[in-house]
Amino acid sequence: MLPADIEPVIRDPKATPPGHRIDLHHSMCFGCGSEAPVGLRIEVIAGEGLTVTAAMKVEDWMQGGPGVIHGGVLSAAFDEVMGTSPLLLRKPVVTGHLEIDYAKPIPLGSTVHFTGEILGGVRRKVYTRCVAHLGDPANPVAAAHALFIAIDLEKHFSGYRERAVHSQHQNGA
Ligand SMILES: CCCCCCCCCCCCCC(=O)SCCNC(=O)CCNC(=O)[C@H](O)C(C)(C)COP(=O)(O)OP(=O)(O)OC[C@H]1O[C@@H](n2cnc3c(N)ncnc32)[C@H](O)[C@@H]1OP(=O)(O)O
Repeated sequence: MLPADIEPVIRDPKATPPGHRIDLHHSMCFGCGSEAPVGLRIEVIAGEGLTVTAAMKVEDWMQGGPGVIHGGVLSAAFDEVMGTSPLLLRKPVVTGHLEIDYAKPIPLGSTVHFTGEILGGVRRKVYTRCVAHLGDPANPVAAAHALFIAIDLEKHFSGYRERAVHSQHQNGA
């Protein structure tokens, strides 16, 4: 999936420091919003360099097959974790392409640990990968690659903002 012309990218000096949560982009976001009525509430933590980490408890409402996570929920979690990583470059992005290898069933009640990394960029394109495990990094349960496209936030959402759902404590997007 990586293009031949991929170039290295550099972490922005003003990016969230390692060990700290990368700021919420929207409190009503399905992936990270702390006020979303239904959502994953994932906290993405900046790592060293171009890496991020996150953890997600697999709740009963995330069930797909009996006793295991729904594949779409896991996909949304990967999207959130990898989609937050370009903020280390101080670039807001949207998902262009996301692909996932589901290696093992993930039981309800487990905690999925994610480690994501920015691989490089070409113009507005940011290439990322992410691995998920249940506590043993040597035993991954899923892995993903995704391409994100940097956007101008104002322009990108200009035709949709009137539909936005707000909370009482909305912090903007
Ligand atoms: C969400 C809020 C933001 C705030 C942020 C922070 C954290 C958030 C965490 C959020 C996590 C959750 C995040 C979510 O869930 S985001 C929600 C899901 N994603 C979307 O809704 C995006 C919908 N798509 C679009 O709006 C447009 O298509 C975009 C903006 C992506 C590009 O349309 P635009 O007209 O602007 O640009 P362009 O068409 O010239 O393309 C530019 C370049 O990209 C290449 N390309 C494009 N698509 C693909 C593709 N599928 N595979 C391979 N390549 C692709 C294209 O060839 C070109 O390459 P090159 O010619 O340079 O070589």
